[in-house]
Amino acid sequence: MEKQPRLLCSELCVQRRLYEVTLNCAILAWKDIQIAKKHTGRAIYGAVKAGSHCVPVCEIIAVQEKEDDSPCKDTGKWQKVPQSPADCQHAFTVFYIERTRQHCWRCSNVTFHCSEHSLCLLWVQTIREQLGLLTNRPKRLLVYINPYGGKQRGKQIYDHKVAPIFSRASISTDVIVTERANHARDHLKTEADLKKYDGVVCVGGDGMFSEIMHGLVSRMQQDASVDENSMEETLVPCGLRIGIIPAGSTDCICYATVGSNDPVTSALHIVVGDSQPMDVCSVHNENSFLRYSVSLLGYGFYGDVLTYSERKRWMGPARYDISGVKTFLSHRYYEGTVSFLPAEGNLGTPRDKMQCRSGCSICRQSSSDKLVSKDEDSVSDAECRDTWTVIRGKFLAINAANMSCACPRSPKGLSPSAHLADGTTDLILVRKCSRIDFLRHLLRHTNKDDQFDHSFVEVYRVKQFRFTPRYQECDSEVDLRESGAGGKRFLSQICREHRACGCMPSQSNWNCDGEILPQTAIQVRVHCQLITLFARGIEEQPVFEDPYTHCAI
Ligand SMILES: Nc1ncnc2c1ncn2[C@@H]1O[C@H](COP(=O)(O)OP(=O)(O)OP(=O)(O)O)[C@@H](O)[C@H]1O
Ligand SMILES: CCCCCCCCCCCCC/C=C/[C@@H](O)[C@H](CO)NC(C)=O
Ligand SMILES: [Ca+2]
Repeated sequence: MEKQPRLLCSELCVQRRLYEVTLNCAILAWKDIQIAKKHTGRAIYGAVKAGSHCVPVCEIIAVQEKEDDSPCKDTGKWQKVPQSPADCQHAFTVFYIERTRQHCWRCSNVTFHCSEHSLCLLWVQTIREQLGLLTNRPKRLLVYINPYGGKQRGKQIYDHKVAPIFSRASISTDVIVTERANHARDHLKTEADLKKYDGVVCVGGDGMFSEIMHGLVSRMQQDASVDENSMEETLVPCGLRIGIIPAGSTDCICYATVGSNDPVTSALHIVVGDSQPMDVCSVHNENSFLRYSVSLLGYGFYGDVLTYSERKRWMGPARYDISGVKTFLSHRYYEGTVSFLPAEGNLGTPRDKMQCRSGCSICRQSSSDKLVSKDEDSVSDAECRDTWTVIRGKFLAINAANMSCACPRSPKGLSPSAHLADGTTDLILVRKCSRIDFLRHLLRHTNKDDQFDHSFVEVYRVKQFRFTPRYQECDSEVDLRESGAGGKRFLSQICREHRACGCMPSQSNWNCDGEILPQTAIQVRVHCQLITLFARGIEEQPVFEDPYTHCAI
């Protein structure tokens, strides 16, 4: 680590012990002077035991001068440099991020006492100046709360856990509690004065996030006169970042971008101004735009789970478990044709076990490739030259995972190696198989085994795909033949065939991030890094610590 010049260094008291406190533009560190003397010349391990602590400046939430409530003010002693903790009468508190259990952050604080008010002010002012240099931090946010998502605790979660953190970080907010479905989407699309804000926050689940994303993406296209109905259009990326405070039933988008579904952790990622770009899939039916998707587009099993579960919304998150069992028992398969454009280049494969983590090199590479391809020919020209792969069959499930889709029910997700921002989606085809085999596959969504290691499962990393259900293929064949001689004969032949085998082609619905799509024949295209979240991807756990400062290196 490069050594930064010191901005401040003082002897200050923390809980009646004397510390050497230093600040440079990257790190605030404090070291117990007595313990440090004892250990001179020896490597010190274990931050708390050794009395050394450090916080990166970018993880400081705020600094505040403390009112005159020093525990030692009754001593009556005054000296310029504190000789003992009893000399410290003035104080300031630094609020900072502390990592607790897996991927969870908490707001911790430390109060430094000093003997002189001017020294106290100097520290407060210098730390504030350093925080002021962090220009990625939002100052004004537009917050939408869905009071009915998940366990209907969105408002409570925001008021008790999130608002106090925003206020501590001096972030001002305009808060809208939604009154109906699509209230947030419509407000963003047509009314909201977006220039006033540095970001939009969504308090709710994946469905609520989807509303916010639709509002923002559509607004951007509208303002730039981009026709969303045309699949070939290059969409305009969203300038405003989106924060997710998880308060839904699955919260998969939050979980897969942060590593937990904890409202305080998400609020802290917003405060520090994290940025995580994300791919968005556009879903079309012929020349009509249907929806955008960022997590799962699922036909068959996940489509049916959602269709059943929508009738049981009153059950809250448990509706998915009941519907999951019911759908599993019904064991329906669906026929159709899937065509796709495979991803090329160094984008890895769905089975390479290269999980997308904070600062992911594959996503970074895609971002620079995107810039280059802008200068060369248009995406659609390049894609026209590529060859489509066509697969016709009977499927229990067709899942397109644009990200891992990790969530508390499936901690690794439906496609553990899918990337958040690589411009591709992982297309998983689960062919018709026995109930027991399908159960084996589903259970692998919940444990560590490879869910793709089955003869009836195929997985492809793709940039675009299409699906046509069998009954629509029949319809188009019927249309064709009907127009010529013998049309009637052909139609009655199809009807006779289906009566005989009892397998009248049935259809499922597409589950698009938790919303049911009205159409089953769809065309999907991945738009690389169209939106940005207040997140940083899932952090790797630190492996080594600096023995002096105990910061991860
Ligand atoms: N005030 C409201 N009244 C009714 N529905 C609303 C309201 N505000 C938002 N919604 C809708 O509620 C739906 C579900 O919300 P949300 O995603 O927050 O929770 P969930 O479905 O329980 O969680 P998940 O999507 O994670 O499974 C969303 O599709 C959203 O459009
Ligand atoms: C009979 C045993 C079934 C076990 C299957 C457990 C697997 C659960 C995996 C859930 C993956 C969820 C992917 C995310 C989808 C979201 O977009 C959506 C909206 O929140 N949620 C659902 C459940 O469709
Ligand atoms: Ca992706």
